[in-house]
Amino acid sequence: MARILAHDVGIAFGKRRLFHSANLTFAEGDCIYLMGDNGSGKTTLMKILAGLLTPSQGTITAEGFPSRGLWQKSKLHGCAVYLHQHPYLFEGTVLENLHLALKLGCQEDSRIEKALAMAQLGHLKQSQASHLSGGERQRLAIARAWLLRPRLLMLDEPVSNMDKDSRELVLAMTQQLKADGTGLLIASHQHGRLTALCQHHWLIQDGHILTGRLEVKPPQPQESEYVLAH
Ligand SMILES: Nc1ncnc2c1ncn2[C@@H]1O[C@H](COP(=O)(O)OP(=O)(O)OP(=O)(O)O)[C@@H](O)[C@H]1O
Repeated sequence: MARILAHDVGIAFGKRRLFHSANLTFAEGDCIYLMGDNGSGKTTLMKILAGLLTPSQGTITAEGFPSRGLWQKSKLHGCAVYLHQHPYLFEGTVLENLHLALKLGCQEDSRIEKALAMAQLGHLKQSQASHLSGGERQRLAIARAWLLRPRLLMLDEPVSNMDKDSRELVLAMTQQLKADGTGLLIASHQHGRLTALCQHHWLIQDGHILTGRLEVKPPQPQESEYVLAH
């Protein structure tokens, strides 16, 4: 099973210690809701797990992934894929962005049509990706990630500033990723049906990362509420 193990990881920026955690495991099949106030360090933690940022202390190891090319600087790159809330898209059309994912590893062209349909971007496939709205960009980025069949995927605020229809689409795409066995770590300030997919939570609070099971009350008409069991 592919997984990322964080041991004794902590980070400080200058004299400011952001957080410290004993041990964390993020594995295929997991669905984890990452919580914490603004500035608590959710994005920073995801970047550390993706190998994009070096922690001030502790070690991160990846197990069960295909061996990395010698040219790759970090053994973590490409293991747990990090999707920024303002995703980076390549220059070119929507279709070209998806084709690039194919070149990076996915073998089946037919999946492109499925990805377009899933993200409901078929009518925009010849549009420049740079012209897409924020919600469409996020849907394209998730569709592109889905094409790559990541074992672990981290979604940073995937539904912030989205209308209801886009949120529904991202929910459906995330459900598909979960059904495919992709491990998911989802940071979101909006507690709703997306985060209700998660069985566990990581909560960054007062410089510590608390972990536990996430138990969801039956859906409420207006909002979802959570009871956290440590
Ligand atoms: N490279 C850096 N240098 C200095 N400070 C940084 C750096 N990166 C992040 N920080 C600080 O670390 C803190 C945590 O940032 P981070 O983006 O991880 O928080 P977050 O929990 O994702 O916040 P939000 O919920 O607002 O997105 C912030 O105060 C930020 O300014």
